[in-house]
Order: sequence, then C-alpha cells, then structure tokens
Amino acid sequence: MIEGVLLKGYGGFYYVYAEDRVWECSLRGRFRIKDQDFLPGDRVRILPESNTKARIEGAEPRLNFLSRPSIANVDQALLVFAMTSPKPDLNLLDRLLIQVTYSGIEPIIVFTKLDNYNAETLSPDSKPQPFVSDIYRRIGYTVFEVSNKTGTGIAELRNRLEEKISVLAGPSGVGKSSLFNALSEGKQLKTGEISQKSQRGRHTTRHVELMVCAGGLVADTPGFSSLFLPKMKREDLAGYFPEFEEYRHKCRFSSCLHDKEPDCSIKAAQENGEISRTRYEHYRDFLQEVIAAERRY
Ligand SMILES: Nc1nc2c(ncn2[C@@H]2O[C@H](COP(=O)(O)OP(=O)(O)OP(=O)(O)O)[C@@H](O)[C@H]2O)c(=O)[nH]1
Ligand SMILES: [Zn+2]
Repeated sequence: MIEGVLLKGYGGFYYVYAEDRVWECSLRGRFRIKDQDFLPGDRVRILPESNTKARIEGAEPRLNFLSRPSIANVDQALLVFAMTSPKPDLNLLDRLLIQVTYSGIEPIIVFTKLDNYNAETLSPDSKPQPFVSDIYRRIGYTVFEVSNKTGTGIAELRNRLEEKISVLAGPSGVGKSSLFNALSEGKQLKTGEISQKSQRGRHTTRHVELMVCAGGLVADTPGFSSLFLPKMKREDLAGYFPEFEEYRHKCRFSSCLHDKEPDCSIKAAQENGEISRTRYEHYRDFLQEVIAAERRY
C-alpha cells in the first residue's frame, strides 16, 4: 500500500500522485457503493495493480476544504498580480486576502513581471516610485517579486511549494500560466501528462485538478477570484486587516466601525501614515458591502 494525493477525477477514474508518478486509480467496491465524493487534495492509500494502475483502498480525514473550487487540504494560496501591465488591482488583492484567510489558508502574494517593472521605472523619464510590496510585507504578509521571463525570484518561491498543496488565484493576464511553467522547469514527471498545464478549456470547465509543480501540487483556480466577500458581521471585518490590530481597541467607542465615528484611532493612524491609505479605503468599501449583504440575510 502506498500513500498519495488525489489530483483529479476524470472519466470514472481518479488520478493519484504517489512516489513521484501519477497512477490511474479505480475505487475499491465499498467506496463505490457510498458514492464517495473524493476531491483533489484528498490523501489516499492506493494498492498498485501494475506500473501505472492502482486501486484506492482508503482515504485520510480532510484537514480543510475549499469550496469553489472544491479542493481538500490546501496549505497556501498564491495570490498572483503583475507589477505592471496590467497594473495590480489592489482592491481585488485585499478581497482575496480576506477570502483566503477566512478559509484558513495561508496567503502568499506573488508580484510578477519584475523585469517589465524595472525596465519602466529605470527609464530616464520615469519618476521613482516605491512599489506596494513593502506595504504588504510590513503588515506581515509573505511577498515575492518575480520575473517569469528572466527567472528572478523563482527559485525562492519554488522552495515554498515543496511538499505543499497550493492554489493559484489572480486576474487574467498577470502571468499565472507563465509562473506555473517557470516553477515547473527542470522537474519532469516520470509518468502522466498532467504536469503540463493545458491552456484549452481551463476556464470553460469547472473541473479542478492539482498539477505536480516544483516538488508540490498546484491548482489553478479561476473561480476563486470571485468578487464576493465571505458572509460576516460588520464588526468582524476589521479583524481581517492585521495592521488594524494594534489600534482598533483605542477608538473612543468600543463599537467603532472605523468609518465615520469621531476619535477613531484607525482613521488617525491612516492620517499620519501608519496605515496605508488604499488599505483603509478598501476597508471602507468592503464595510459598505458587508453591511449591504447583512441586510439580505
Ligand atoms: N515581461 C514579462 N512578461 C510576462 C511575465 N509573466 C507573464 N508574462 C507575459 O504576460 C502575458 C500573460 O501571461 P499568462 O501566463 O498567459 O497569464 P495568465 O495569468 O495565465 O492569464 P490567463 O490565462 O488569462 O488567466 C503573456 O504574454 C506572458 O508572456 C513576466 O514575468 N515578465
Ligand atoms: Zn475606530
């Protein structure tokens, strides 16, 4: 019996990654009867029947579970944005940070196209502008700046993927496919074609699959970039902004929502530059959304 991770279910079979190869697996009878809902990410035990085929004999309990897309045991989410072209959508980034944290998954922010950004900012007619990475680093998030073209930063990020199940999220055109390919370089699978990310049908199907990448498993998650904030109470939103933590109990009102209330310490911290203005603005935008959603329950 060997242990592996389920990559995807397809055409009545399950594909399981174990011992550095992909096995085409059928289910043992008693699982079939229960109409078991195995998910990508599930840790399973398989019994080989040949070099490439095996039978699933059992599954471990899930540690966590992401819906939309359905993946089990996700360790971390790579939130991918380009440093330039397209300009990073920080409202979406802040939204994704909330969604990921809400699901109990560690966020890792990845800014791509460092080569483009450097070329632009080093040109004689451009004003030097600090990039937003440091804002997020100071809050405590893990941030990588990479170039999929030159390979800068890729090795460091690759280390973070080893032995982990990661999901990729981010808008179109930021370089998710390129990043996946850059991370995969030099590591070829022995069996199975699932290591190659297929362009075709990727966004048209709701099918999720995990792919072997840099010693770990990675899923692309187009649906995860959903614009909706998780269901929460308005007073819980500030808890998703870690940099508010040291101020939020110093407001005049203990029920302060850090919006229009007088003597709000978060607003004061924003005014004197201790809290980023865009982050605070997004907080206020999101607050209105959370309040509007509350009314619909
Ligand atoms: N200069 C530069 N170009 C990049 C980099 N990463 C990606 N690109 C280019 O950006 C474009 C979009 O890259 P993709 O990898 O297709 O982006 P994606 O996020 O997978 O896009 P979708 O499939 O629409 O979700 C392509 O023309 C890439 O060649 C980078 O680090 N530097
Ligand atoms: Zn306040």
